[in-house]
Amino acid sequence: MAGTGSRAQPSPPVDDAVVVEHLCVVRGGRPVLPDLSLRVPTGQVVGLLGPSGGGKSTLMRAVVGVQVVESGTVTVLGAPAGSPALRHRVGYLTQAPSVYGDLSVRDNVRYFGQVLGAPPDAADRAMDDVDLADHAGVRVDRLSGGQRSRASLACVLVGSPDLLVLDEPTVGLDPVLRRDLWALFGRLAAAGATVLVSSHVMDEATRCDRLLLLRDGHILSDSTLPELLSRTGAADAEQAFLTLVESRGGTTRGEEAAG
Ligand SMILES: Nc1ncnc2c1ncn2[C@@H]1O[C@H](COP(=O)(O)OP(=O)(O)OP(=O)(O)O)[C@@H](O)[C@H]1O
Repeated sequence: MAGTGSRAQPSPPVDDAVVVEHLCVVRGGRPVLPDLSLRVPTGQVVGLLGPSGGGKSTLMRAVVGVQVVESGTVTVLGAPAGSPALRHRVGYLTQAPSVYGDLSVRDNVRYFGQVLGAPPDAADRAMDDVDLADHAGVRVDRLSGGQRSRASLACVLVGSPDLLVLDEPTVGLDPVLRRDLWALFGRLAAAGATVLVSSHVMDEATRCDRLLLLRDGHILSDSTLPELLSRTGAADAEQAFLTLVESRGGTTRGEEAAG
């Protein structure tokens, strides 16, 4: 995978790319996020980790402004989440690939690039970034699941967003591709972007500048990995997660525990 190029338009600096205050989201008649407050510092890779059903996708939906919220505020790059001004500044990768199956990878990425006003070379760069340059001419419906999700990621990257909200981008990928994508996220952050990335695989914690551990709609921890390990005395993020759950008197429910 190649470099990510320079960012198109420098954005007004804010200390925290995302500020969530007392967010309450109800889904299916249940408070999925009862009262959530957190900050995502600008220019960092922040991992949103936790077991399935804990509310990671719901939080991400609120950050990109597609989730109906009951109360509380979500401020993104200094503006209310979902504001028209953020449309080209926030890139969102959903768990379900959002690309056109009957178009090639190249045509998909070029299309999204045009919609987002990206420069002409951005599509090639984005395909390179996700290691799909050699599949540029292949129709998306002939790709594997992992390739399709990388094609979707290229369609997000092509707009050089200031904030990337990535819902489980490495799921189903082999270790080499996972490593390369995490390296890419690090390069994007080094170039000034903020990357909020979810995973239920706890060992991906080592790749993040900061970690948000989310369980049952509550933040169990918001810190760096070294801070988390020192606070819990655990050897790794998974053990730290289990320690935090147990210290709160909760069950670890083996089948849901991240790993
Ligand atoms: N469309 C929906 N209608 C009602 N409830 C929903 C809906 N989508 C999700 N939920 C509920 O909201 C809660 C949080 O789900 P969410 O998808 O945010 O979790 P998650 O941590 O992203 O899980 P996963 O890692 O499996 O994607 C779950 O209890 C889920 O059942």
